[in-house]
Amino acid sequence: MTDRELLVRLVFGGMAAQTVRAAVRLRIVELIGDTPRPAADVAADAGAEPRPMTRLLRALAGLGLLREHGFGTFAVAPAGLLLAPGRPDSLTSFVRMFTEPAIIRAWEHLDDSVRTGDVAFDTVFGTDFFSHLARQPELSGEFNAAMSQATAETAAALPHAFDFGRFGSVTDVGGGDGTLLAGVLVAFPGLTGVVHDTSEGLAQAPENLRRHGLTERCSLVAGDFFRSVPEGSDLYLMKSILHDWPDDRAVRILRHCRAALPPGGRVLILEPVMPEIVRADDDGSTYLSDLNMLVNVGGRERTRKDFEALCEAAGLSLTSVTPLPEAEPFSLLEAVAR
Ligand SMILES: C[S@@+](CC[C@H](N)C(=O)[O-])C[C@H]1O[C@@H](n2cnc3c(N)ncnc32)[C@H](O)[C@@H]1O
Repeated sequence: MTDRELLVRLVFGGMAAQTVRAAVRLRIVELIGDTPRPAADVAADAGAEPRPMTRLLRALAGLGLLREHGFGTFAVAPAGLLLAPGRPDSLTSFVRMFTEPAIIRAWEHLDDSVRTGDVAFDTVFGTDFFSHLARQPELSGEFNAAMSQATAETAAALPHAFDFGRFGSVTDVGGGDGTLLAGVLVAFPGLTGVVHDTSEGLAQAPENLRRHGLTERCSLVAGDFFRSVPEGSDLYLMKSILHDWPDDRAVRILRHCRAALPPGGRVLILEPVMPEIVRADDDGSTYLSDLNMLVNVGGRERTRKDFEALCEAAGLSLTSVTPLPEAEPFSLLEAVAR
């Protein structure tokens, strides 16, 4: 790729995201199904105009999500299958949420956030991100579903990467609909669990735990992790929580976990760990996530040294950092009381 091609591709990235969004909203992958279909048939089923539909399907083929089998007839490419609902690896809610104005609008003010350090979301929407979700149950449900889909891969990899068998009870702090903890509890039948989150964050958890047959082994505790986390577990797990918050608030969450830890207890953090220096072969997604945290919630992605400093300030010692290659770019960061 030439330098010019690289730049054009980057600038067109926002259009590509909206093209994928339209595919989800129009249920393109469901409507095409298992065998190649003419664009006109897909358009008829979608209640859309055939010519613009052909253009959309061509664009999706150009992006690698469909394949054009002969003129105007399209099949779903392997990556496109991720846009089918109902599959365990489906990313439909993830696509809807991360192309949604609630996430995208603050990005238009990235330069302001860089100039001032302020959270653009709060200025654009007049409130912070999680309060905004709390006022809109439908959007909050979409966010929870997006998190669940984003976490499914980690939930499948985690039980193989960490010995949960030495613990009796695990609390997932900010555990959302319980997708991560369900993966652990299903793999370790001797464990009990607690999902701790706000009442909005937990809204889909009862149904999710019921689907996994975990209603008896997993309780739900609504609360605010800036006030406390539930006592009684010997492992406190948290995925994609600390990156939502600036250092002082992240330390507060960790301090509450530290206060709840029994002797021999552990804190297990799942987050991307940024290298000290950007690697040339890095795909850049963690740095974009870092900027997403800057504009939307005021948090940040962190290096190992940053995590060590957070743990230290919370009375914890970071004892190991283990990359999770099956769930890139996440690592497992284990900490004990100091
Ligand atoms: C980025 S999501 C991560 C969800 C889940 N851990 C995962 O990785 O899929 C952040 C979670 O923190 C929860 N949360 C935000 N503020 C909270 C608070 N003050 N107390 C408890 N949970 C909170 C949200 O409801 C949401 O479920």
